[in-house]
Amino acid sequence: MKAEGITAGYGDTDILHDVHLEVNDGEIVSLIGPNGAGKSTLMKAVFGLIHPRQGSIRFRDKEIAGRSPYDIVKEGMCYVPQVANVFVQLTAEENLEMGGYLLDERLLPERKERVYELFPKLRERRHQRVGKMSGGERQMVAIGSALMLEPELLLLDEPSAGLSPKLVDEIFDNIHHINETGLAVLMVEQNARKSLAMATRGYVLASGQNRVDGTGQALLDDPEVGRLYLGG
Ligand SMILES: Nc1ncnc2c1ncn2[C@@H]1O[C@H](COP(=O)(O)OP(=O)(O)OP(=O)(O)O)[C@@H](O)[C@H]1O
Repeated sequence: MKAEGITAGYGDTDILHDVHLEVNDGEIVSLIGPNGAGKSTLMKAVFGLIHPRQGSIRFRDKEIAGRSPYDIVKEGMCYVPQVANVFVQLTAEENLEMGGYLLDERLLPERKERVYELFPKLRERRHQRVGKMSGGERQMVAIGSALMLEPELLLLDEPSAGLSPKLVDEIFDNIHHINETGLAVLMVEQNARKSLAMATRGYVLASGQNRVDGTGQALLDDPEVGRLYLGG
């Protein structure tokens, strides 16, 4: 996915100004920056939830800027929002089935099996209502539901939000493992150091503009990035 010259926002207000972002095959890319920088807005623009006023977003050799999320999902991109990303009244397994709503029903057992292989905890708790699950398990259900469609690129908006440090590590391990299966990941994270440590590359966004980008390690080693965006 390659986004260039993106200007986008809400109503008449532009939040993003001429922003660029690229996720190559198999990469984990971390998008960091202060609150209100426009990280979630950029992710929404990539997934078609808001339409850029200007700019291009190419995915698998097609222009997707301005297309609907429904179309973009069919191209092989899935998005896990930060909140309201599961059906709390349904069981874990029913959530996975909802995630696979675009699929031929015959494919569901095999796809669920793959998700359970990635998240053995979910197999154990597959008949449990998601509303009764912990934050970490809910996040697994949300990610697992997106994986049902076997996307090539997975967008995660703050997957570690609200989780205890131990669960943050667990979710990050899971993301790493999912990436090793060949899936590219773009994530927005408040846990900037941890996400950069795992990322192939990272982007710092502030006030709706690109500030710095580079390998995850280069950003971690950059004293100015450390001081301004990683809390010293
Ligand atoms: N639906 C919306 N309508 C109008 N303005 C919005 C909407 N969503 C976000 N904004 C505004 O857009 C700006 C960027 O918000 P965004 O959520 O993209 O930032 P962020 O970098 O993801 O921040 P955070 O880390 O706090 O989630 C903020 O000023 C926010 O108030």
